[in-house]
Amino acid sequence: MKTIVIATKNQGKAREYRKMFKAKGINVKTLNDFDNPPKIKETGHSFAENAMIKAKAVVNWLHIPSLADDSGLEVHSINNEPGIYSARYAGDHDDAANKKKLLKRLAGHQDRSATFVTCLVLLKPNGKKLIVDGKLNGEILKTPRGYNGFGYDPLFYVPSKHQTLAEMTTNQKDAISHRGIAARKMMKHFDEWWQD
Ligand SMILES: O=c1nc[nH]c2c1ncn2[C@H]1C[C@H](O)[C@@H](COP(=O)(O)OP(=O)(O)OP(=O)(O)O)O1
Ligand SMILES: [Mg+2]
Repeated sequence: MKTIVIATKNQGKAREYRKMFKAKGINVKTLNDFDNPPKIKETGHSFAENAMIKAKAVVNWLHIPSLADDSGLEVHSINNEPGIYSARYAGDHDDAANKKKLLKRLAGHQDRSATFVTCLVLLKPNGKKLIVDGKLNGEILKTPRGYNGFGYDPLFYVPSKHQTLAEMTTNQKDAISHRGIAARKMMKHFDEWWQD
């Protein structure tokens, strides 16, 4: 059976990818399935650079095909903060603190429009790569709504659906999300990428 490693420790992302790859009959592992995974420093200056850093780290470590996802939230009125710093906006991977900081930062701003961005890098040990991205526009609410999803989902309102991402089911989120869009682009070219 084909196996791919997702270069992530994020359980929320892993859940979303596991479902997509299952449909393709591909076995998915994440860094949480291994002892002592490498500590990966996201030192890039863009989502694409960080995704490539994560993919390379895992391919060099395990020598099997890898998928890395670097993603984040760009809030327009505050110079696209937190952007590539989304996971460490208020400290290290503390979703509650990150959301609180964002709300504080946005207080008094009229324009609360934002874009979720995902960049995906697929990389094989022979260096063959596939890079795609996906975006979703929405608005940052003043109070959280919903309990599904992860990260900033309870604050991210999608006007056309009259719901936050955290009020949607996994399938509903996947159908419109930055990650779902990027993943569908990836899947279109996946078989060709997997060959040789
Ligand atoms: O659909 C999403 N719904 C809500 N929040 C999201 C989403 N997608 C990304 N985000 C937030 C979570 C984290 O604060 C940052 C990603 O940071 P990012 O470095 O790509 O992921 P991470 O550090 O959580 O896991 P890892 O690097 O091991 O893949 O953006
Ligand atoms: Mg990260």
